[in-house]
Amino acid sequence: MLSPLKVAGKIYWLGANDRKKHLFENIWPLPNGVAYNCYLINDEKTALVDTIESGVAGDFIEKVEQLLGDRPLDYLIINHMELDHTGEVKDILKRYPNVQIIGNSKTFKVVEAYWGALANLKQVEDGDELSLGYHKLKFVMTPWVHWPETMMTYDATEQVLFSGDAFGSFGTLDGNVFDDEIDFTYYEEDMRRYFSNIVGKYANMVQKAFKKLEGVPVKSVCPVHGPVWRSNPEVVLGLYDKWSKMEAEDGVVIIYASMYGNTEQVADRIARKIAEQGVKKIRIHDVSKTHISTLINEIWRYKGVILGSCAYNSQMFPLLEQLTRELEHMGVKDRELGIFGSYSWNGGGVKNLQKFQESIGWNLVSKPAEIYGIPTEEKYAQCDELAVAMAERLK
Ligand SMILES: Cc1cc2nc3c(=O)[nH]c(=O)nc-3n(C[C@H](O)[C@H](O)[C@H](O)COP(=O)(O)O)c2cc1C
Repeated sequence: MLSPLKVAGKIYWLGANDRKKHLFENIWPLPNGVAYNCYLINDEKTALVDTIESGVAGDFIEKVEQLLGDRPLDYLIINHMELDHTGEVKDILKRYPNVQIIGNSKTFKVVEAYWGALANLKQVEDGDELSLGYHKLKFVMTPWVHWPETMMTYDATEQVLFSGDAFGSFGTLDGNVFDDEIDFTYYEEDMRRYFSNIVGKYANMVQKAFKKLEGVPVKSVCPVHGPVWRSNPEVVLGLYDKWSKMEAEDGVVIIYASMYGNTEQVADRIARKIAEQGVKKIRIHDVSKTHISTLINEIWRYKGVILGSCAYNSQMFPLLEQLTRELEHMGVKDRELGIFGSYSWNGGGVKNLQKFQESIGWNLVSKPAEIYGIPTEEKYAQCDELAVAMAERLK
């Protein structure tokens, strides 16, 4: 028999891993899977904080029963209504029909939309408290991290923050669940990709949540995905703070769209010229090959972004257009931008990348470099100018 996985006090982890799913939200790749975390507080009064996605763990209810024994479940706290955390609610209600569901007014609107009018709802407001005996809970409304109804639950006794999607990560928990057990290097990339793909659009709301929690001592952070931070939550809090402020590393990502190789050659030329200026962090991606999830992640990581497109039916290349639309939608800020392209008659790539620049408001490092036909040493002069200007901005 394995020992229960204790976070602190009477709080236990009750999550499950999903290694089958290929795409999170049916769009974002999961090469390392994903974990769904929820937590059981086995106090004088008992409470389950969120559940997991339906069908991921066949033995979820048995695990709750194992921890509770023959005691009832008094409360089910819904911090976030999204279905990957409420997949087991119906089974919980079946097994514990007297459980009180805790949420806010916005939560209950969605609850009703999915499961009809339920009895035993306990509506809480920002700052409301609930004593379970040893653990004293407080509810903190953190709307739009990342749905309108999202809230966090703070346990003042052990200073544990149940944070919902905030401070989460992709990647399964392979035996090691807690930050003091894992090798974080394994998760860092997955965590940034989770942030940039899922939470990034609401970066300003993450900052608002930070402001709201200012001065609140936090010893453990319990998100609904990824490692559970019971020893050094500063690591995850620090990273989320940096990313949600859109702070980036002094490096550059070059993303190009090319059908016949001319635009690709320009990308390589620009990269080499930047390297000659002493910049070490340079990454090049072909927009047709690298998934948009990774491209967004790279743009969130680096301060310098260079986008290049061949002209395509008077537009930029469709996949690059999709990326730029997604970036506008996410509202990524404070990047240094270089633009280049290639064309055979009236252009279209560079022209539309310029429109993107105007709309997103990033700093253009130099005049766009646009190559007519095959790139030659003479035509490369404008690309070299762009490269040197970008390197300057990164120093
Ligand atoms: C389907 C298609 C559409 C194109 N549309 C345009 C266009 O609207 N304007 C233009 O100047 N060139 C257009 N071109 C020409 C390419 O943009 C040009 O050959 C460019 O140099 C190709 O770059 P690449 O070698 O990186 O693919 C088009 C080419 C193709 C195959």
